[in-house]
Amino acid sequence: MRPSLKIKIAPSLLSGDFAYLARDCERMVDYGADYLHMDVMDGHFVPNLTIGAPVIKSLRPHTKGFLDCHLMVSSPEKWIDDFAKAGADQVGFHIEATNDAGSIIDKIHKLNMRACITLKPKTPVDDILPFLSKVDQVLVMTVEPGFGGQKFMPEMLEKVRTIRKQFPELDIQVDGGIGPTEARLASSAGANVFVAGSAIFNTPDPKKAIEEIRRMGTEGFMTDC
Ligand SMILES: O=C(CO)[C@H](O)[C@H](O)COP(=O)(O)O
Ligand SMILES: [Fe+2]
Repeated sequence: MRPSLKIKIAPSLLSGDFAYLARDCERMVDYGADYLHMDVMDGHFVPNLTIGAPVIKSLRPHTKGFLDCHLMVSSPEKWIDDFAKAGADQVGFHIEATNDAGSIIDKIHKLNMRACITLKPKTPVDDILPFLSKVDQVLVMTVEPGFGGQKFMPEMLEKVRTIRKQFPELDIQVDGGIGPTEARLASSAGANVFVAGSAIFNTPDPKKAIEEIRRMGTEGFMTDC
């Protein structure tokens, strides 16, 4: 049976202009974005450095948008309190960055945020399955984390299929190289939350790009899983 999951679009602000972050966030909300995807990189867990909780805190009064923070950091447990105080709505952390995913999920929930667990392309899906009954969302990376503008890895969709079979009501997010075509492929495998950076910001009409990703994601949902 097809679950009653909402298709959600999460523009990645990594492809926006950090000098005009609040403006870009509000534009995305006006254009129909469900989440604002904030890529947090520490230059250690991934070979790139972006923003941290202080930026989320400064941004919070300027947008009512849902702040979906994707932490690509070592020792994520150190930063959960700061993101809660900053006003994050959802915190995602990488399974590869911790030996105690269960405690991190509990901590995120205790601070009234939604919890998301994430895995890199080389990490087997079996590593996260034991935690999925505790989280609000799972993020299947479809590129190596660290940079926007990379090519979608279709072989990651097998992980999406495996998860969808076992967790029919869970939000499954995909991130990396997603445009309308990839959204359709991923949704057919069972994904319902689509992160897109380049495919939204690097087009003359970002509103249309969001609508197109939503249309293709909705059309294909669960037709191949
Ligand atoms: O987590 C990320 C990179 O690690 C980004 O969210 C992702 O790459 C989005 O950018 P694009 O849609 O351009 O691939
Ligand atoms: Fe991301």
